[in-house]
Amino acid sequence: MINDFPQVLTIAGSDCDGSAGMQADLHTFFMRQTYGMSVLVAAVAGNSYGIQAAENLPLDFVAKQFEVLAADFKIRAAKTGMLGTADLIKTVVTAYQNYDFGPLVVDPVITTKHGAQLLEDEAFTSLKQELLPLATVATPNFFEAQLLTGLAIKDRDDQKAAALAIQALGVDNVVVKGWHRPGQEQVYDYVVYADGSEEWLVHPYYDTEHINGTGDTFSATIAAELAKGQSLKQAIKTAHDVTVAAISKPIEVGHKFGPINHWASQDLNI
Ligand SMILES: Nc1ncnc2c1ncn2[C@@H]1O[C@H](COP(=O)(O)OP(=O)(O)O)[C@@H](O)[C@H]1O
Ligand SMILES: Cc1ncc(COP(=O)(O)OP(=O)(O)O)c(N)n1
Repeated sequence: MINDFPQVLTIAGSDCDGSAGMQADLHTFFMRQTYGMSVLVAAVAGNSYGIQAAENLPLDFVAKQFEVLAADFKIRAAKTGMLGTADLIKTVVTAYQNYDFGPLVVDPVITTKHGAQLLEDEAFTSLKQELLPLATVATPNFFEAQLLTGLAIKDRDDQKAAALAIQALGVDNVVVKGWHRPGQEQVYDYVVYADGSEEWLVHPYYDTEHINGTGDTFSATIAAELAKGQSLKQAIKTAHDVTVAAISKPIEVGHKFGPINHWASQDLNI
């Protein structure tokens, strides 16, 4: 059957240096042995020193990409990344309501870890009130979780409280990724599931500048594993293991903040 192979979609922006955004998602989909597709909503001009410019695609062209994919493919899971504006978020929400693309992983991209803003201030309410309630699972980082909840996260109790507050926005399952700063020994990612169960995913802190695209890789792995029919719990565990492996064995590309290594999980049989 033509539609038997696991098919997965990223709805995101292009990052031309290949380290993050849609490119990191597609690297991940490929490494997880899924067939990756992409609805492009924006593009950034960036390299390992940072992002210098961004452009959004026309709304009708974004809508057209959803239409042609839905007409032909059996997409079994999707993820969102950079969406940029309130109008782009509304276009994505409408498409997700009109077509069946399976469970949705929302990576609520607001700024990069180097401080480039990828979501307009006016779009924040749309992200929170329109997109997040469609998510099967949301994967905010430490900084995004604070913005979404208004809570200051000073310790792991606060991290847990932020996850529950995001769940209260209408998201069934939430991963709040832990902070990672020089001097730390371990990083703690927190997960709360729809049934109220929880877990901490713990791994060593790596003191490296090669961490571009970690959040994209994490959320793309969840989407790929869901498209393959894995349980959400297993998909999140695999996402954690794949991302940590990719951070632990960096490749040397570019002069400053480099990409992670999407081949590492293969070397480690993950
Ligand atoms: N320096 C680091 N050492 C260990 N784990 C890290 C490091 N940087 C990121 N991670 C891990 O990468 C994953 C993605 O998190 P994060 O980088 O915070 O996401 P985002 O890209 O959305 O900011 C999480 O599992 C997080 O714990
Ligand atoms: C086009 C585009 N989208 C997202 C990012 C940032 O990706 P993310 O993995 O969430 O964050 P970093 O770990 O790279 O900060 C990007 N750079 N470009």
